[in-house]
Amino acid sequence: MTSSLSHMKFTFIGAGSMAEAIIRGLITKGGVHGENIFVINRSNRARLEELRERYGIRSSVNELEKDDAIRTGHIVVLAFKPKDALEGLSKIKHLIRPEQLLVSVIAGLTIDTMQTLLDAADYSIVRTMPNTSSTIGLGVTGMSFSPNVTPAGRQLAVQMFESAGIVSTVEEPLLDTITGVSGSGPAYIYYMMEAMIQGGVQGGLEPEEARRLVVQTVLGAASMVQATGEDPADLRRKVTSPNGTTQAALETLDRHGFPEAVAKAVLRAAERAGELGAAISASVTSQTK
Ligand SMILES: NC(=O)C1=CN([C@@H]2O[C@H](COP(=O)(O)OP(=O)(O)OC[C@H]3O[C@@H](n4cnc5c(N)ncnc54)[C@H](O)[C@@H]3O)[C@@H](O)[C@H]2O)C=CC1
Ligand SMILES: O=C(O)[C@@H]1CCC=N1
Repeated sequence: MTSSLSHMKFTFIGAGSMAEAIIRGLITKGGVHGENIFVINRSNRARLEELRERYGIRSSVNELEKDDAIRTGHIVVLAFKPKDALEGLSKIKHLIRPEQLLVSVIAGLTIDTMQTLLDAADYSIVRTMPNTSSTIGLGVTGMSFSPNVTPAGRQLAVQMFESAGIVSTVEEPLLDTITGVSGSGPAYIYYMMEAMIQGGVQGGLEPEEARRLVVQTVLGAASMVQATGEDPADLRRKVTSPNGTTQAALETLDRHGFPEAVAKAVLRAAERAGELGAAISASVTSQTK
C-alpha cells in the first residue's frame, strides 16, 4: 500500500502546523522519504530550516526552484490559511497541470471555488479537513473529491491521510460538519481538560499532578469507548452511581447547558467553515467582475 505513496513527489505550499502534521505522518508511517517532499513558505526561512532539520525535507527560497517544485510535484498540498487562498491559488494556476493531484486542507474553501480560481474544471482536486492529532498518527481527516479524480488518485489521497490516522470520505457539503466535529474538535477537548485541571487545582492539587490525572482520564475514557465499542452514554451511566458524586457533577453541567453548548459549538464551527468559504467565493466573484 505504502509503496505507491513512497514513489510520489509532494510539494507543500504553506509550512504551518497542519503541513507539519501531514509531513510527519507521510515520513513516519507512509514510507515517504524527506527528499521527496518539497516545502514552500511565503516567509520565515527559520521555519523551513526547522522542518528540514526535523524531517530531511527539501525547500528553497529561490523563485525558480519553488515554481519548479510546484510544476513537478505529483501531489501539491495547499496548506495555507483561508484568507491567503485567493492570492495563493492565483499564483500557482499557471504552474499546475490536470495530471497532478491537488490536495487542499483549507477550511471552507470549496472545490468549485478552487476550480474557478484555477480557471479550469478539469483539475483533480481533493478537499480535506484533517486535524492536528495527525501529528501523532491519531488524526481524523474528512475527504471529498472533484469528479475527475481517478480511482488511483482517490486511493493515494486516502493512503496519504491514513498514514496520519483515520479517513472519512463524504459528499462535499458534509466536510463543514466534519470541520465542526473533528477539525476543530481537539480544541473542545483541550478546553475541557483546561477546565478540569483548573477544578483540580482549586480543590488543592498541584497543577502538574492535576494535569497528569486529567490526561490519563481523557485518554482512558476515549480508549474505553474504542476498546469496548459501547456507547459513550452507556459508559457514562456506568460511572454514575445513583445520588453519587458523578450525578452531582453531571447535574451541575446540565444546569450550565453543557450538552447543548457543545452541540451548538460543533454546528457553529460548521457554519463558520461555510462563512470562510463564502467569503473567498465572494472575493473571487468581485475580482472577476
Ligand atoms: N490548525 C488546525 O487545526 C487545522 C487547520 N486546517 C487548515 O489548514 C490550513 C493551514 O493551517 P495552519 O497550518 O494552522 O496555518 P499556519 O498559519 O500555521 O500556516 C500557514 C502557512 O502558510 C504560509 N503561506 C500563506 N500563503 C502562502 C503562499 N501563497 N505560499 C506559500 N506559503 C504561504 C504562511 O506564511 C504560514 O506559514 C488552514 O487553511 C486551516 O483552515 C485544517 C484542519 C485543522
Ligand atoms: O480554526 C480553524 O479555522 C481551523 C480549521 C479546523 C481547525 N482549525
